[in-house]
Amino acid sequence: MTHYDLLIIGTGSGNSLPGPEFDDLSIALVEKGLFGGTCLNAGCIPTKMFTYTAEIANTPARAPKYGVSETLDCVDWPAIRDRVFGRIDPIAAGGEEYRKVHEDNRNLTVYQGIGRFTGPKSMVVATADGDREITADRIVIAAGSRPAFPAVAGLAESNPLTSDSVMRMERLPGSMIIIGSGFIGAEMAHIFSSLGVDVTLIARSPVLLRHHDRDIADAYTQIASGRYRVKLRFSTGRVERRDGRVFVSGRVGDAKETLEADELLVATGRIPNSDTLDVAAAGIGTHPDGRVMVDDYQRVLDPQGEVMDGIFALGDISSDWQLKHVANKEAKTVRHNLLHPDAMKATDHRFVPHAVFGDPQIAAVGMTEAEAQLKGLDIIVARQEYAGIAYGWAMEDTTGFAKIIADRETTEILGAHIMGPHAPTLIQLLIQAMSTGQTVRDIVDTQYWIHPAMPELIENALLQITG
Ligand SMILES: Cc1cc2nc3c(=O)[nH]c(=O)nc-3n(C[C@H](O)[C@H](O)[C@H](O)COP(=O)(O)OP(=O)(O)OC[C@H]3O[C@@H](n4cnc5c(N)ncnc54)[C@H](O)[C@@H]3O)c2cc1C
Ligand SMILES: NC(=O)c1ccc[n+]([C@@H]2O[C@H](COP(=O)([O-])OP(=O)(O)OC[C@H]3O[C@@H](n4cnc5c(N)ncnc54)[C@H](O)[C@@H]3O)[C@@H](O)[C@H]2O)c1
Repeated sequence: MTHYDLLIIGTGSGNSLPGPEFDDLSIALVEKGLFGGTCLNAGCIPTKMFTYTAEIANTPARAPKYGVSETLDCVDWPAIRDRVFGRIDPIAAGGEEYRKVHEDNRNLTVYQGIGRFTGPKSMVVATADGDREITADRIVIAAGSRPAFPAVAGLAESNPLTSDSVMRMERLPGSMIIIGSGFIGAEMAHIFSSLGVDVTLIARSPVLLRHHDRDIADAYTQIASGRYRVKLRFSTGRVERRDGRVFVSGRVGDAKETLEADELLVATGRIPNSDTLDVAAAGIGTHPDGRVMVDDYQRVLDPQGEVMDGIFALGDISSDWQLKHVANKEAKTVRHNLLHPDAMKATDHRFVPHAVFGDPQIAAVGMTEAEAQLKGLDIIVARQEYAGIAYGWAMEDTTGFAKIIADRETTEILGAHIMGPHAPTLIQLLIQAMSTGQTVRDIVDTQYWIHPAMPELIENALLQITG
């Protein structure tokens, strides 16, 4: 049994914690997989490298409307894949080597293997060289989440792809069924349909991206339905793999239907890794969905809601949001609170934005119109089309728009939803305004807006609110 001052489980956002401020502590860092966690190895970064490639592949088909004629001659999947992982894999390997051998990390020991709690401050790590028992005064749980499989007959046996495996496939399939129409479903459908795969996207709900503002979800569903096969209200009953093909049977209302493809991708959410970590053995409380219970200071709670001494959690394993910028923000809180136990700070979760890098792109922050209405707020809703600003004319955009929801009297920005080119960049201005308490009146007339740049989309929407 080896004792440490600090034990960190997970090298996603958890790996950002050790630094010079912790040089006087002995640290154990436990990781069962690739260094860098989901975002680097199987999440945000590779997917966005693929979505960018998808946009390049789409360019020739969209060129004629600008009077330009181009052809798409070849989609070289191994070259596409190897560009992505040829950049990412060395970063993961470099991060691992840095923690293991660099003198900056002489106070840190890396344990490679699956960690499992055996008590509140003790753990066994199953390494290639056998079990290692470790204890620590303080612990940070940053063990993330993994793809969830719905209870569908034959699904597991049919060996489906998940976001962990789909981007590293040996060859591009001719056709692919995707179950799940959230973030991953939308991004993967965009990527693979753009690369020439015959995609069928299955949604249980009447729209794709159903948690988005209804105007956005409706518009996205309509556009997506023109790009690949979209099956709405499809209830999956059974999956079977035969003769190298996968068959997905289900119902749309009373009608039975069987879909068929070369590959199946499951994108039906992610579950926290609290079970495999056996947090119950440490007396740690979990929510019904498996998330570790934490307070605003990222301190872990027991099942009664009492703060557990010296145990923190961050990111997907404990958060309401499975987003990298949230995991990073929570890691900053944990770092501060480890260093300043007498002056802890809380994580600011007031305005958590997100983006879907689909086709078109989507970004959102704050309330949807329906949420604002449910709260009984007196709101004003502005909607500005890309087609109504000069840069939108340049792009010939006919579908994009920004929707801003504000308090009618104070002009406080309550929510913003953008669908169209560069939506994740355009929304930052509104995230900043909301986070710093600036109202529509504060920002619309007090600055120049570069003409004819894309932020005019936001300016024009804001002007509708101030009248
Ligand atoms: C396909 C995809 C695309 C995404 N795109 C985006 C995006 O564009 N923007 C965005 O904000 N977010 C995105 N996300 C979400 C983002 O990747 C996660 O929210 C983020 O990576 C979570 O970080 P984390 O540190 O909490 O967990 P992780 O990065 O998952 O790190 C947890 C680590 O703990 C290790 N671990 C787990 N259990 C154990 C154990 N028992 N013992 C030892 N080690 C263990 C794991 O191997 C892992 O390395 C995406 C996710 C996916 C799957
Ligand atoms: N751009 C980004 O920020 C980004 C990209 C990818 C993933 N992520 C993160 O990763 C998380 C996981 O992504 P995800 O797309 O798997 O989850 P998700 O929660 O976004 O979507 C899952 C979808 O699957 C559906 N579903 C669940 N069970 C089903 C079933 N049996 N049959 C059919 N549909 C079913 C749900 O209704 C939902 O629409 C996201 O919540 C997000 O936080 C973020």
